[in-house]
Amino acid sequence: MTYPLQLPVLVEACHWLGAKGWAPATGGNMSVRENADWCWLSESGKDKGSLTVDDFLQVEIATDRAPSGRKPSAETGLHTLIYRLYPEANAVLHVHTVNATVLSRVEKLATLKLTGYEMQKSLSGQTSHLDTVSIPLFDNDQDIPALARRIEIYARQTPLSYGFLLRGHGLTCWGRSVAEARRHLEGLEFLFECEMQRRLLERS
Ligand SMILES: CSCCC(=O)C(=O)COP(=O)(O)O
Ligand SMILES: [Zn+2]
Repeated sequence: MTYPLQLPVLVEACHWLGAKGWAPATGGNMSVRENADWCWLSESGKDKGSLTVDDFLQVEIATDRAPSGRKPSAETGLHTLIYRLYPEANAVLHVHTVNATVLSRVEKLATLKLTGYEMQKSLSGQTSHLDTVSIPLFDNDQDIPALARRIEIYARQTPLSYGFLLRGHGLTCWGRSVAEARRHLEGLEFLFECEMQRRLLERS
């Protein structure tokens, strides 16, 4: 089986984010697009910090079907939704960081608004700390097809950029390449950490 050229780059990104503690236990899942119809997703239940290319399964974007018969991520439907909605998205990273998990519970509104941070410019298209970056928040759900439908309804009204949060669960983000998805992950995680600290300190 020949896999996409970006897959080894994704594997390296998985090792990097695993070393940061952003995919504890078997949390998180990652994928890369092969073409308009197919992507490669991490196998369900693995430690995502020590994946190899052989731990990724080819999945049909339209159907979530994995011809290998092995089980791709339980959250496959969220990755394929992003690939269906955004043809320019070529890599998707889902992580369980402490900041994403906690902040998504603390914030009761439907979007997390980030403003005043220079690091907003780590997100493609952002040019000023004076702008506001809105990250949508969705209630978590064990029914992934239902969750994907909810996210799709929202996204058809308000196109998603960079990523979204699942309450008490984590962050899913993407990019035009693995490098861009990784930069968005690192930038958003930094912004979440800042926002957590700001909210803690400003309460006192
Ligand atoms: C303890 S991880 C719970 C499932 C989850 O949220 C996740 O990200 C990993 O699921 P996968 O099927 O991709 O291993
Ligand atoms: Zn998850």
